[in-house]
Amino acid sequence: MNAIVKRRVHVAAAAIISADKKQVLIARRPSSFDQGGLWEFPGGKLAPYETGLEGLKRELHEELGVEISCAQPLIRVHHEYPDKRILLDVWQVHEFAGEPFGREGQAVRWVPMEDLASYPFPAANLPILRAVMLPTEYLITAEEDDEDVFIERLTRALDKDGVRLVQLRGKTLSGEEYVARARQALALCREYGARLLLNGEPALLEQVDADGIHLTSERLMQLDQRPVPMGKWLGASTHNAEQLDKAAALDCDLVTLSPLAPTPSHPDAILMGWHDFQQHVEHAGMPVFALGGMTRFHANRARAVGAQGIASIRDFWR
Ligand SMILES: Nc1nc2c([nH]c(=O)n2[C@@H]2O[C@H](COP(=O)(O)OP(=O)(O)OP(=O)(O)O)[C@@H](O)[C@H]2O)c(=O)[nH]1
Ligand SMILES: [Mg+2]
Repeated sequence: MNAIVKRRVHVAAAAIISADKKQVLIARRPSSFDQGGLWEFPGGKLAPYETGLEGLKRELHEELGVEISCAQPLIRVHHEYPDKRILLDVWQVHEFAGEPFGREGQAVRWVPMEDLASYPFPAANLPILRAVMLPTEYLITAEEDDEDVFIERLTRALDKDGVRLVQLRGKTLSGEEYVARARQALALCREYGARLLLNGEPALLEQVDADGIHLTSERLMQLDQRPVPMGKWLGASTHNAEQLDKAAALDCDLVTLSPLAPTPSHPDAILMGWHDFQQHVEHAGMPVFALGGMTRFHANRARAVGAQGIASIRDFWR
């Protein structure tokens, strides 16, 4: 079909999260529908006059019989299907009234977060699954020569701040020291149910069975295919559109995008500003963490412009 005549469809959908935050509600598209038999996040096409949130409220009432009063933006994904271009405008819903059921005869199921990836979803949904599974805060560890201080601070962040995604940076450590540190960090992260990404070469995963790798922007630009298998997480540091495109081409699961504000580690960096950040995020098609001078106080602002949340060293490393 000629690209020029493709329909544009704006869809609002919800990741409805259970009160214990461990499960998410999905529905199966009836077999007579477009993409029938696949699972999806409940929602549907906006009417021309509706905002995303208005359309979401109406769709959740029509499809599930639940009433929502508020929702937080989670991720926006632009995807091209053979017959249409869709914008999936996905929201996270924590509070609702009523017991959800399939009002249109569709199967509806609460599934544990960790099982989500085993359900077949439409092609556009991969970044959404990633966004649902990831937290809003990403801790990057500081350079720390003293092992005891490292353990103490990481434990504090996992325990007191509830951090569930950690990147182990250790540029000043030798290769051997880094591996030893990574093993300690992994044991701690496992204890708290947190994911650990190693900042370094993908081959490190053969020595330490962490949850994935976080690539520097420099390393990212040298690669031409995804360097870790699908079961592992792949993150990358990005600073501009070219690097974001590369991250998308490598099918990264998440990126950091920086710098938003000056930091002691990068005092002279040219800052991005929220407007440019928002434009980059809109087209990233994957979860993006705002980085550079971010604290948890910035998390809501970052979310409001489409980010997954914030990444920080200083805010968590105390
Ligand atoms: N609701 C929903 N739609 C999705 C998801 N992923 C995805 O690709 N889509 C696509 O987005 C479009 C949503 O349309 P829909 O069929 O839900 O629309 P609707 O509820 O307004 O139904 P209707 O058009 O039959 O009245 C479909 O083409 C569907 O395949 C998803 O996770 N949730
Ligand atoms: Mg629908």
